[in-house]
Amino acid sequence: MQTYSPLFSDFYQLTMLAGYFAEGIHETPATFDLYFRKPPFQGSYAVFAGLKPALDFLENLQFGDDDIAYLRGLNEFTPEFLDFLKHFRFRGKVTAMPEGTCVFPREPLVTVEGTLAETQYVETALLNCINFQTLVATKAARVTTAAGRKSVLEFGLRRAQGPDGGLSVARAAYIGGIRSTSNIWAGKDLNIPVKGTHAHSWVMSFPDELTAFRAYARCFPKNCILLIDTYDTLQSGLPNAITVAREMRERGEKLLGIRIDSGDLAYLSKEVRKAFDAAGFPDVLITASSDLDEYVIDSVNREGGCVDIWGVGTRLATCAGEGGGALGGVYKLAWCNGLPKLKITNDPSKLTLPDRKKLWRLINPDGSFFMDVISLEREVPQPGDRVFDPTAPLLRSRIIPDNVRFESIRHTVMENGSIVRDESDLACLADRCVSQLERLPEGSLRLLNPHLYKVAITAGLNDLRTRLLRELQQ
Ligand SMILES: Nc1ncnc2c1ncn2[C@@H]1O[C@H](COP(=O)(O)OP(=O)(O)OP(=O)(O)O)[C@@H](O)[C@H]1O
Ligand SMILES: O=P(O)(O)OC[C@H]1O[C@H](OP(=O)(O)OP(=O)(O)O)[C@H](O)[C@@H]1O
Ligand SMILES: O=C(O)c1cccnc1
Repeated sequence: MQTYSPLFSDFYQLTMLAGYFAEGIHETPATFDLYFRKPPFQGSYAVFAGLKPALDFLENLQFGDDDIAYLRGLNEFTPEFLDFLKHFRFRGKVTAMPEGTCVFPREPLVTVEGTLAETQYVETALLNCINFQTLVATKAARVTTAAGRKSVLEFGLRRAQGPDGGLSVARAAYIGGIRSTSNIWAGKDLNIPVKGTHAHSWVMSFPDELTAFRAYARCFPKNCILLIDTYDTLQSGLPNAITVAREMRERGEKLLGIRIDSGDLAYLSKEVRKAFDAAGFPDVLITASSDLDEYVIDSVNREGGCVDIWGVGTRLATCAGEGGGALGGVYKLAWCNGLPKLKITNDPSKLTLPDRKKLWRLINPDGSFFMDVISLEREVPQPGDRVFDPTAPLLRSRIIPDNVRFESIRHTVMENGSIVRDESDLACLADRCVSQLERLPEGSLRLLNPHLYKVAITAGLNDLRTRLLRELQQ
């Protein structure tokens, strides 16, 4: 388990907390929802991840003497408030999607209930954990979808956003389908299989390429993948690798594969495949790397490239690409002291969904997903109900058909500040992601202009929001 500082928050959370305390309203009951408004990478879905570290933070939130001393030194807070902080814990309830679930805009992915003080203070940490890991898991799902059944290795540590970023990348990428990493720290801490090849420097530190390949094969006879593009892929690296493959065979060993790290990966992988096949080595695996992402992998595959293993680093770890960079997940007050709360803005897409809610996934008879419906907590939507587009309820509505099954897809994961549903086995989360992606409507996984999954709100929720809007506008 990762441990985080209790100061893993923005200063304004603490000033608000101090203010609530001074006003005597810090124990007012409150409910916040965490959600995003737009799927990343111009896609149709996101893969939910980052819950476990967020829950670990909540469960262990406790200010130590050194934290209090630091805060006292800021000369902003009263002794009474600092004393209150000594005993401050998160004792609330959390309802959330399971990690590895496909999720969509406006759905409450996490709902936090508790006192105003505790629910407010944890906003930043929850958003930090969930925004980043959900973004990386989504990128990983896009990359593995493009790679088809071929395996993908995560090589992102050197370009990740700091050491902790590198660990989070390995975890979230695993959930999204990339089941091995070059990051040995993640291997130990998260039990993710570690894999790798060698760098150009290995080849350059020997007098010549063939000597370097022979030495690597001697050192790692069971796991030998030779990087063949240091000098000239087709004229030098390839023939030298075939020589080593023959020598290994004579010793009763087997060259596992080669890696190409530059140039036209479609053309080069086809030439390399032909040469190894002709030399009697149809099992030698071809690994490709070099600024890969879902688009390059898709392009190489469309051109008939012969890549068996994809090594993906920078663009995965930094979530590069149109609509990438950051997931804009937000955390908004939905209910406070018995009253539903609404935030209005000039941008209708930023209107919040008030009150305590439930999230339903409507499942077709064949098990595929039909649409998601957000209802008020007390509502149970039924076939035949009219449901509304959350951003344009006047323009778009539809009737729920008779043949769908309703599944309430969130669970209580924390009660009274203790984790009550712990999903630590990353392999189960990754398996869930695979099965979720298979159940999305046709066209949802397309890279260009994918089919957009429908998320609707019930008439009850729509009516409540319309009423609150009118009241606030008056
Ligand atoms: N068949 C292909 N289709 C689409 N993109 C490709 C294909 N083959 C390679 N690429 C991408 O093209 C880019 C290759 O760029 P470039 O040739 O400048 O770099 P490089 O060959 O990797 O050389 P170096 O690593 O020495 O900078 C990489 O981003 C790679 O992912
Ligand atoms: O391209 P990525 O997806 O980030 O994959 C990881 C990269 O890291 C290594 O090289 P590095 O980038 O350090 O140097 P290079 O580009 O000169 O090979 C490796 O050879 C890959 O190219
Ligand atoms: O093992 C590799 O080939 C590797 C590891 C990290 C980055 N690039 C490549």
